Amino acid sequence: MSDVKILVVGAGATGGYFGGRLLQAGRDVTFLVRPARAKLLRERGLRIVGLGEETTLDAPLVETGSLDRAYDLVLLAVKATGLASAIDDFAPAVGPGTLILPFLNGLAHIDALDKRFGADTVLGGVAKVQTTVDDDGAIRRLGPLQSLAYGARAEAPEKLADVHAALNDAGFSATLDERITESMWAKWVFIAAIGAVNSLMRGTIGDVVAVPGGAEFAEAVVAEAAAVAAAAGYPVPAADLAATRKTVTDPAMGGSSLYRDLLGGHPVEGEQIFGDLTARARELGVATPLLDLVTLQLRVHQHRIG
Ligand SMILES: NC(=O)C1=CN([C@@H]2O[C@H](COP(=O)(O)OP(=O)(O)OC[C@H]3O[C@@H](n4cnc5c(N)ncnc54)[C@H](OP(=O)(O)O)[C@@H]3O)[C@@H](O)[C@H]2O)C=CC1
Ligand SMILES: CC(C)(CO)C(=O)C(=O)O
Repeated sequence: MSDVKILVVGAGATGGYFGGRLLQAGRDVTFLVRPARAKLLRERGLRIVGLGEETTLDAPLVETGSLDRAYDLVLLAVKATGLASAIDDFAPAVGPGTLILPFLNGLAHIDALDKRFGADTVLGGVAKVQTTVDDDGAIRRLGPLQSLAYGARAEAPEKLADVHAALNDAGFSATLDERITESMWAKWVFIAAIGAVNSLMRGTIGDVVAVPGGAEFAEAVVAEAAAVAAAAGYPVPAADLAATRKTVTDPAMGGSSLYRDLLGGHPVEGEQIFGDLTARARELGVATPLLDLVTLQLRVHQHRIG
């Protein structure tokens, strides 16, 4: 059994789900949580529900401000909008041997983490899971996806094998990925495409492809995002691109977490998923009219909610 001490920062949709699965698999997991979430988790447990499941876990917690030791692995699963304060909150958990594995969408968080903790400390990560925190505070599964990929962005640290041993075989797909930066770009293209189709059309993928021109529109969005990745030196591998095109034209596909936030009137990760992508497109001389439009749309949303 792995003796890697894992701190999961954020017991929300992704952190609560993967951290919960790791806990169920007997791994040494503690969640760093803020007071309101801590209270709920103490009273009701960490609940994973949906797709026929009703699991309640007794999750070890540490509240922000009370960290008094370093951990071997920090799994970072907060929204980009909360990244800066989360960095301050989990910093006491980072010692000389700690590795940080972030699962945020986009790539902007990597610069912030490198700057604070050093690039050697920060792994690359990709999470695919369809979960949300429901009105009752439970982690609700909305679809079958459940995978993590992670790896070194440059030279592999010695402890990477321990990280894999700690995350592997815990009830979800876990992949040690030697081309993690490329995979993060591929995920970025995927999440930008699905989020743009949802947000611009105000509908699920199913709604969009149900009307004439909908699938062509979705394909055009994928092509724009993929062109940026290619120009940046990270062309999306053909198989991944085909999978993305299939998903964004799949009548059964719903919406991304960004779209759920948009519909709920919550802050969205617009700058990290679209603003950053379109800024890089400008620098690289790639035209992205559809992605520019969604960037603007989400800025207006953000302005409106303050
Ligand atoms: N949801 C999904 O299906 C997927 C999301 N992602 C990406 O994963 C990232 C995380 O998203 P998601 O899990 O959905 O977000 P959620 O909002 O569901 O969860 C984030 C959690 O982080 C907590 N948090 C925020 N700041 C801190 C802090 N300083 N200390 C401790 N806890 C903190 C929040 O707790 P509090 O209650 O205190 O606010 C919240 O519970 C995003 O970048 C998202 O794009 C990737 C794949 C799928
Ligand atoms: C890919 C997807 C749609 C599920 O992992 C996602 O990342 C999100 O909803 O943010």
